[in-house]
Amino acid sequence: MSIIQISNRTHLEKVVSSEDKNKLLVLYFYAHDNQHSKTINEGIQTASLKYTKETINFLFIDSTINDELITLFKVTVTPYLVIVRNGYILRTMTGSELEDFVFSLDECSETLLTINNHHTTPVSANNTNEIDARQIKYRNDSVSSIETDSTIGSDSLLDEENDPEFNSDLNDSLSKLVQAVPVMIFLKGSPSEPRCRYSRQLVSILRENRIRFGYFDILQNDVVRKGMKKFSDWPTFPQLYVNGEFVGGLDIVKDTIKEDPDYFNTVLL
Ligand SMILES: N[C@@H](CCC(=O)N[C@@H](CS)C(=O)NCC(=O)O)C(=O)O
Repeated sequence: MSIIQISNRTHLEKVVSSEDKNKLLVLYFYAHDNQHSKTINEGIQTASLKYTKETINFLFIDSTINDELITLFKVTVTPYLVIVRNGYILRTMTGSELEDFVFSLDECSETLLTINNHHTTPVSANNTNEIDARQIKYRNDSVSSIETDSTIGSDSLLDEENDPEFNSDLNDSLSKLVQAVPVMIFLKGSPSEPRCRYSRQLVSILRENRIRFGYFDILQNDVVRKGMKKFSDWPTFPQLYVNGEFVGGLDIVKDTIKEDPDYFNTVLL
């Protein structure tokens, strides 16, 4: 059995920070007084027996008493599931998709391991098209910034205290970061508060095209800022990645769309 009942945000952060970063965490938001939630609760409880706590933890969160976590994860409906690994939200689920998922969990213990390969599953962004790549924080410093511009999460490889030289560990981490979601941007500031005009323009372009995207505020982490210049072989920000491939900076994006107004639809098929 690998279920932990989460009592509040502090508890969640404590649990998350004590876990191995490779472990899958399934955050399950439910309402204790809701029949649908009860059915799903039972399904998860049964399924969880198949998983060891070394590989996966199911974190149960009663949404009726956890306003703070609901706001943080933008939960608008329960039951609601968020699958997290290594600081990234791999997937969110509600409704019949969630039911099917829980059912398949019980049938086949490989289900979650499949999701572990996040290239196969899109990250959902709830009510917004923008996802902070680091919505979960694993370290102990200020938590107030989680909803907006938090510093990097679990991965100490991206910690500024680490060797700022570009090394293979950093390369691996950046490689995961650029593939965190199909459209990923590295910008200055956040989409709601870009801190340079180029970043602002790129955000506007993505919004105009109704593109769901993930982002990383490079002003929050100098290792990532320096590392991405080398990783992309590109000296400035913003930088756009689509399907894990570097597209370019703002000017290239503008030119690309000028040439092919349907560019995003084509590549994101
Ligand atoms: N025209 C460029 C503008 C980008 C740019 O010049 N960005 C600068 C100023 S925001 C930058 O990122 N400099 C490197 C740095 O700040 O690390 C583009 O196509 O993206």
